[in-house]
Amino acid sequence: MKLDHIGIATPDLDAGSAPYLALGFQPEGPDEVVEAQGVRVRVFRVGDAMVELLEPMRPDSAIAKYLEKNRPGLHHTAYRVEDIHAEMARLKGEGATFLSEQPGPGLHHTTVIFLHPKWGAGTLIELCQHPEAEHPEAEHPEVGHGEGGHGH
Ligand SMILES: CC[C@@H](C(=O)O)C(=O)SCCNC(=O)CCNC(=O)[C@H](O)C(C)(C)COP(=O)(O)OP(=O)(O)OC[C@H]1O[C@@H](n2cnc3c(N)ncnc32)[C@H](O)[C@@H]1OP(=O)(O)O
Ligand SMILES: [Co+2]
Repeated sequence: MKLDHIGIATPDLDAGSAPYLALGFQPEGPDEVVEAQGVRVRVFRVGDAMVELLEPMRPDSAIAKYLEKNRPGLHHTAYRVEDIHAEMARLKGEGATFLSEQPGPGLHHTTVIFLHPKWGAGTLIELCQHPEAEHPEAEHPEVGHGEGGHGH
């Protein structure tokens, strides 16, 4: 399991970007909307991991509610898993408490789920599975699809 990203809550993506631009990082790709979470997202790659800036789009979103009670800043840490359902089952065996029964859609076509901050010793923890983990052949399109195959 590797660190995938840290999530930063900000009322404004441009204001939230300033320190990362000054540090010398550039946004990776265009801003993305994740409707299921009611957020607009800007990502900065930092080595193998990312800084994920989260701006609320709706007052009922988790980020809007967080910013009502807290200052902008570190919101969650996210860990990349190969098989999110297997990892959930394993962690439930360790007594983990999830915030939902089923994972949902995340950034960049990932599948994500959150653990309760109480279980996380005071931090909100996200598990995320990237699409290539669901379709390993997409990483190796030459396998079984012939030249020019798209893997689907
Ligand atoms: C871009 C998409 C995706 C990705 O692909 O990466 C994302 O990252 S989306 C990120 C935003 N989405 C989420 O955070 C979804 C999960 N979060 C939630 O369901 C809620 O935010 C919450 C964690 C259940 C909190 O809900 P809320 O209704 O706001 O309850 P409270 O304010 O009463 O909080 C309860 C309890 O939890 C503590 N808390 C809340 N947020 C955090 C946090 N970010 N880090 C640490 N602790 C947090 C809060 O202080 C309360 O504690 P107690 O007072 O001790 O009970
Ligand atoms: Co996240």
